[in-house]
Amino acid sequence: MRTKAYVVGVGMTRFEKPETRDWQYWDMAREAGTGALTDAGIPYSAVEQVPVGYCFQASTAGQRAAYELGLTGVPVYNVNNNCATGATALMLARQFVEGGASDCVLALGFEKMARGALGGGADGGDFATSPVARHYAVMAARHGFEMTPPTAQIFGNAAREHMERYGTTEAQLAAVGAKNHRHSANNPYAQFQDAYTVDEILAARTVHSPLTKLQCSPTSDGAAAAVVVSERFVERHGLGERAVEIVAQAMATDTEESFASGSCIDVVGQPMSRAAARQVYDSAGLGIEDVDVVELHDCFSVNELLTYEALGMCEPGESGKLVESGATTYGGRWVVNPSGGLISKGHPLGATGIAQVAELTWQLRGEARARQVADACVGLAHNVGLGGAAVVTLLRRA
Ligand SMILES: CC(=O)SCCNC(=O)CCNC(=O)[C@H](O)C(C)(C)COP(=O)(O)OP(=O)(O)OC[C@H]1O[C@@H](n2cnc3c(N)ncnc32)[C@H](O)[C@@H]1OP(=O)(O)O
Repeated sequence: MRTKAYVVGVGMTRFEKPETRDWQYWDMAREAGTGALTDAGIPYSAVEQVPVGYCFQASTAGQRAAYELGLTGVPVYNVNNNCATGATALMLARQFVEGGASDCVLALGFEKMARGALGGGADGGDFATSPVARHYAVMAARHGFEMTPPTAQIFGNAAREHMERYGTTEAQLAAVGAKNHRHSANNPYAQFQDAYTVDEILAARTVHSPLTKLQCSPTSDGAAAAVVVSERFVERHGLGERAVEIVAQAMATDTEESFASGSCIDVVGQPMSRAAARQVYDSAGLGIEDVDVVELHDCFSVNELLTYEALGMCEPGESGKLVESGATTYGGRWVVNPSGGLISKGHPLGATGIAQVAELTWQLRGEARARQVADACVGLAHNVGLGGAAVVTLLRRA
């Protein structure tokens, strides 16, 4: 029998610069999982299934992590979807509950990363066998291939195209970085907590023009967890006050539209994000105008602008002006990335999508302290991965 699904417990580690804390991925998972179970006020023995998201560990690392919470013999699923891995684990948890298979599911996500840039999905730099070969072929056909980090390069080229097509400025891109670094100053879980001016963001080292380092998500260690339960579980355990409803959630993958235009804006995922958002709005009967707070996938500053447009917060090409107007920070129409976003909170791939929902759960419960968005009732999370997958999740205070 289908039921509503609710988040009743969330937990996360502080996201850390790689190689600075002496921990293993299972230590991170134990900390985040214990936090979520404690927040929900339930024992691990109540958990019936465990989807676990990570990219850079061996198979069954999910069991190694979950076993830190208990050896109860329940099903564990190891999932990955590049940078959308966390929300993919959460999507499985929600479907297990909504579809009536389970009343209580723990979604876990973690990553233990190295310093420096990622390889962009090409094992050893050989894109011929990479799952994202077609995406990078679109980039190379239009922009060639430079000796800069591949992920920063494909998003940086999307930024160049947005500037060329719409007149978006480097200062508008930098304004995303300045906003998110400023937001993270109030987040004890954030990898960085320093604020920067737009000029300081522009003056940082150029990674792939127009993206400077302070507009790029860093590599990070960290974990996040969420307890997802059914309506009857909420009632049986008296969790009504703690519960945040998952009103709607959708995942979209690439279609021919991603590749047809020859544009980096499309191969980095804007059409997938637009499609997932459309499915969520149609399913919920709500729109972006009903949303108060957003945690979106600002892996690079340009992707925050592309996602404003994909979510319908503005018309295509108007996103630079939207961030510049102050509409996406405190006192504006929405607060986008109050946590600091990926750029400043950090981006451990397997944890990111669940950490977004942790932040929104705290916001919708009124527990975000110095980051609290006033009267937040509806939140939207957006998690995207190259290759690709985009997951949009709409949450509402129960
Ligand atoms: C769909 C997607 O999500 S795609 C995105 C997937 N993620 C990525 O591709 C990772 C993107 N990040 C990177 O490639 C790298 O971190 C870069 C290029 C930004 C910087 O790389 P490098 O300069 O080679 O090294 P490193 O990562 O150690 O960063 C250098 C310094 O800058 C700091 N730094 C990096 N990013 C940031 C940031 N956003 N804010 C503040 N400081 C930062 C690091 O902490 C480090 O500081 P330290 O030298 O004091 O220890």
